[in-house]
Amino acid sequence: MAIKVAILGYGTVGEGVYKGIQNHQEQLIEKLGDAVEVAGILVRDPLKKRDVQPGTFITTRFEEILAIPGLHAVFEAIVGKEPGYTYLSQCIEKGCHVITANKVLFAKYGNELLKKSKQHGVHIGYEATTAGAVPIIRTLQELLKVNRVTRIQGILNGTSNFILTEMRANRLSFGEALKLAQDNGYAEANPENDVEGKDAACKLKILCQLAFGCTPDWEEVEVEGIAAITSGEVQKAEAEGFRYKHIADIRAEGGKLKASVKPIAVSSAHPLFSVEGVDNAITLETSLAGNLTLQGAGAGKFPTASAMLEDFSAILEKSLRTKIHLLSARVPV
Ligand SMILES: NC(=O)C1=CN([C@@H]2O[C@H](COP(=O)(O)OP(=O)(O)OC[C@H]3O[C@@H](n4cnc5c(N)ncnc54)[C@H](OP(=O)(O)O)[C@@H]3O)[C@@H](O)[C@H]2O)C=CC1
Ligand SMILES: N[C@@H](CC=O)C(=O)O
Repeated sequence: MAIKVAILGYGTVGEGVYKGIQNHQEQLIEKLGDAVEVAGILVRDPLKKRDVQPGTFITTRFEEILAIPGLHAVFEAIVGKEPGYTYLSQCIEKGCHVITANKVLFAKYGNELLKKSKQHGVHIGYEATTAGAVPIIRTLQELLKVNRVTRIQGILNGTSNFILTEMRANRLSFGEALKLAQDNGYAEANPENDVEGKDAACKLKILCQLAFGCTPDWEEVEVEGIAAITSGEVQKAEAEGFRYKHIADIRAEGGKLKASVKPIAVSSAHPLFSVEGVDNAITLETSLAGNLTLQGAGAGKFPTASAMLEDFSAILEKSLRTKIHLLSARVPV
């Protein structure tokens, strides 16, 4: 029997998930033992043309998604805290695994959703909320359990890095570079979040919670975007051997967490100097492993879908293992 999933939102990310599922059935069957069927897609505008297979169920009514019999998992790729939080809460209560790309929602309600998922015996995947395809969440969750993380420094917004790169390398104006980022599907529906640093701040909050288990007073954290940087400043920095990078930074210092999100002109000695275009990169300072840097596409249709589908596969494998374990525990010896 096919594994039934639904997708909330069919924009850049939702479409990437749909197409990723269609193009990777062979790999999914091999990993999960069954085909994956997209049993429903939730959208806002019923009149928009969607590139989907004929007969695909598309609705604007969330209740119809929730009513799909035998729904295993829901991919959430809509925008903002609500109605996403309400939708994901209801999916979890119904016993569905959820996989989200929505960092605004997760930065605010991640803890509540994780608690609720434990109560209902389901899993939440949120790799796609932070740094696109870069597997930073599961690296922290699964591969750095003993190490103490003492600092996280990263480029966490693909749009900002893309704009700064285009302004420097191709001499585009800020407006031209932003337009290109929007055309490529990197920017948020409201790009203010990208260029004012708010998007990177949400991602830093998610990483901070995971790595440190607590947070600084976010009201006091300096959050600045790239919107005020001029072409002249970018060229001057270049001539002096520097590049502007939008850097989110959090470190444990004297028993406190200190954070900032802002553009910095870095020299070629800085680990993030060569991270260009839409790439994100994160350097972790750890107690045993030393410094680790992960880098890759930080935004875009398929890089984001990649993070969501890898979460999905890991969650289904995990829940399959739990079922087998429970079944074998019942076998009399
Ligand atoms: N773009 C990217 O590279 C990345 C995006 N993200 C996150 O993923 C999410 C989606 O981003 P993206 O695909 O770029 O956004 P888009 O604006 O391209 O798509 C949003 C989709 O959500 C649907 N939608 C919005 N609000 C509602 C609602 N209330 N009810 C039902 N459907 C709704 C829209 O419907 P309709 O089509 O009818 O308008 C649209 O299909 C966001 O939270 C974003 O922050 C995360 C990582 C990377
Ligand atoms: N708008 C975001 C998309 C991914 O999170 C970005 O540019 O990084």
